[in-house]
Amino acid sequence: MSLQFDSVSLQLGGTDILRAISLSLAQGEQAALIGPSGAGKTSLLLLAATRYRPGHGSLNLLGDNPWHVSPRWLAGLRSRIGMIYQAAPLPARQRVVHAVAAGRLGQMSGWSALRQLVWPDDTAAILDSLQRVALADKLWQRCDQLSGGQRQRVGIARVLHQRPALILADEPVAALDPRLADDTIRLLCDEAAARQSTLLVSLHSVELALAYFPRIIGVRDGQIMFDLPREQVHPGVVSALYAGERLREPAEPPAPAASRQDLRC
Ligand SMILES: Nc1ncnc2c1ncn2[C@@H]1O[C@H](COP(=O)(O)OP(=O)(O)OP(=O)(O)O)[C@@H](O)[C@H]1O
Repeated sequence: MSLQFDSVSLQLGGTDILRAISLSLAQGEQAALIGPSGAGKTSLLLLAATRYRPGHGSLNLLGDNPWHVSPRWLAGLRSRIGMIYQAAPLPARQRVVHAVAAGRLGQMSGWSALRQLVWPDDTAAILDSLQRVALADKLWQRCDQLSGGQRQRVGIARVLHQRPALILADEPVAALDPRLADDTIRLLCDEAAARQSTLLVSLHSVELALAYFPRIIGVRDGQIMFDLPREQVHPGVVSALYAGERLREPAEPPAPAASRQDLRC
């Protein structure tokens, strides 16, 4: 298994965020996480990225329990896991070339990594990753001069450059227009398939999830509500997942013109 959670729980600030999550993904498998805002999708991905440590249960990533290995081994494991964030954490003054180069720093020794940060020697590979997210012309641009969608695509290029065995993506297309969102999800799926990488992506768009992922995992209130092949995710299943998730009830539809006239009479 590439990723295995056994009854994993997470508490943050004294609150239960995830409860008894059991989930496994085989190497090369692709799955989408869907669910209402605040359900726990990001937290689940951050657990898989080893950014959080579970309170209970055990997890195995690429053959190791990250919390039972040495710090050095953990660093090696992290270099094989790529995380795409909703808002890419790019230092403002950093140039795009360095932000993408950072994808491979974990795979290098200390001195090489430091040198890459100043003068990356694999600009051709960096350019190739940027080309794939249509940002080749931004190679030397400063990150704080990019739009939100461009920053998100730099975060994706960084993970393409990293070539990890496990790709985790938290709403990777939140800042992109519909056509770019579609192209980007297809790119991630193709990249993962070509490298036999495992891909777990959280998406607000159920439509995109159903269009591209064979397996759909519904999360609500910190628990897995369903884990189904996409063919079994019927409208009723989706409605139950998002039930009650509205800022307010929709207004009564306006009365047809004829009856409004009736009222005036
Ligand atoms: N650091 C934290 N401390 C305390 N509570 C947190 C923390 N981070 C997240 N939460 C809470 O955990 C719950 C799950 O949040 P999470 O970001 O995982 O949800 P999500 O499904 O990704 O939501 P969205 O779709 O809005 O991004 C939320 O109720 C959130 O308020």
